[in-house]
Amino acid sequence: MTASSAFFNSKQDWLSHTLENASKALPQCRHRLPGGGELVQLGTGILQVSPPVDCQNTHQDAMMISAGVHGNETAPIEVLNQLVNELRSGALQPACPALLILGNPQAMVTGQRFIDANLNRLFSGAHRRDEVRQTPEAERAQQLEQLCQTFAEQTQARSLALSHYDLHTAIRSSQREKFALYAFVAGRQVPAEQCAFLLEADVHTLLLQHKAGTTFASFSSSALKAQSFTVELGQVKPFGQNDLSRFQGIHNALKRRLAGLPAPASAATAGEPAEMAIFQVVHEILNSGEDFQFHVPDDVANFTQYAPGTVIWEDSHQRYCVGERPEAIVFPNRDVPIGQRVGLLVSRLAV
Ligand SMILES: O=C(O)CCC(=O)N[C@@H](CCC(=O)O)C(=O)O
Ligand SMILES: [Zn+2]
Repeated sequence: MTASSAFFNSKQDWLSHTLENASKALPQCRHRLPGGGELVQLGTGILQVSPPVDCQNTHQDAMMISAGVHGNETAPIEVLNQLVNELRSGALQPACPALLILGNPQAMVTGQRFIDANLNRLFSGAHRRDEVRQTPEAERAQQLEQLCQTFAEQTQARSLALSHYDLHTAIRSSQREKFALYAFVAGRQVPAEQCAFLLEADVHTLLLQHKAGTTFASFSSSALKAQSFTVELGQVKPFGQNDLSRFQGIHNALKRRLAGLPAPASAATAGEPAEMAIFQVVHEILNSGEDFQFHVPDDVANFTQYAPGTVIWEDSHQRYCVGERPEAIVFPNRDVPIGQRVGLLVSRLAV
């Protein structure tokens, strides 16, 4: 295969090229951008954006932007593909080094959350566990960890601050349509400029994770020292059924960052705590085994509140009831393997 045929061409966009080659290991190849700089294909669905060498990176930052870690969460994939189209046409001239990732191309082809194992539980080395060995997701997690590690080393060598935005859509509807989860690192506080960026992207709710885990964002924050967020942008829909006008906020905010432009004037005050509703995790519900019973109905929306005393789950040993203050449910999903998360109970922080 020649370098040019391995790279998407003028008639094909990044997304269709990735879907077509989902099961292949594409070789590294380069594509010059019209205004300078280049796109480097590091693997299937993985592009490194390199600004022109003489470009002033006034913000001194770099980004990893991922989508499609769950293959059926299509809107953020389409947003990322739009950004690549704009880079290729010259409508977007890059000033910020970036790694753009379509997480699980094989699951994107089949329209599933995952093929054999949930990719977003396989980072921080969890891909080495026996029960996921040789699954497509374990191989992908290992590849992504390696490429992200190399990218992070390059950014550290240039003293660039690294941000990671892992873009998702949720299974359930949500009382708060867009929300971000801030990956846990002990002692860390959310920087005001990250809050301002999320608000610029129309994300007005932030959930502080309570412990490190095996998600992509947790890996990038713990192992690569990035400022990392899993960003939930709406509800899961198949390709072609998304109303992309609802994703304009994240598109415009990422485009602005990639172009190295200053934050809009409105963002100057937007980092104020009052603008962002901040929640913390009170309890993580885990599937404890065969006698586990989850009392939250399947059709409940994210952030639905439960009154003190409500029984949320029980098994033969214990029962969890809401504490003295109301608690809201996020990511309820009874259909997970034993030991995995069934949902989070969260409460709003007083400002
Ligand atoms: O709607 C759902 O139940 C899941 C949506 C989703 O994929 N969320 C991420 C959140 C990652 C985190 O907890 O930081 C996931 O479950 O992987
Ligand atoms: Zn997801």
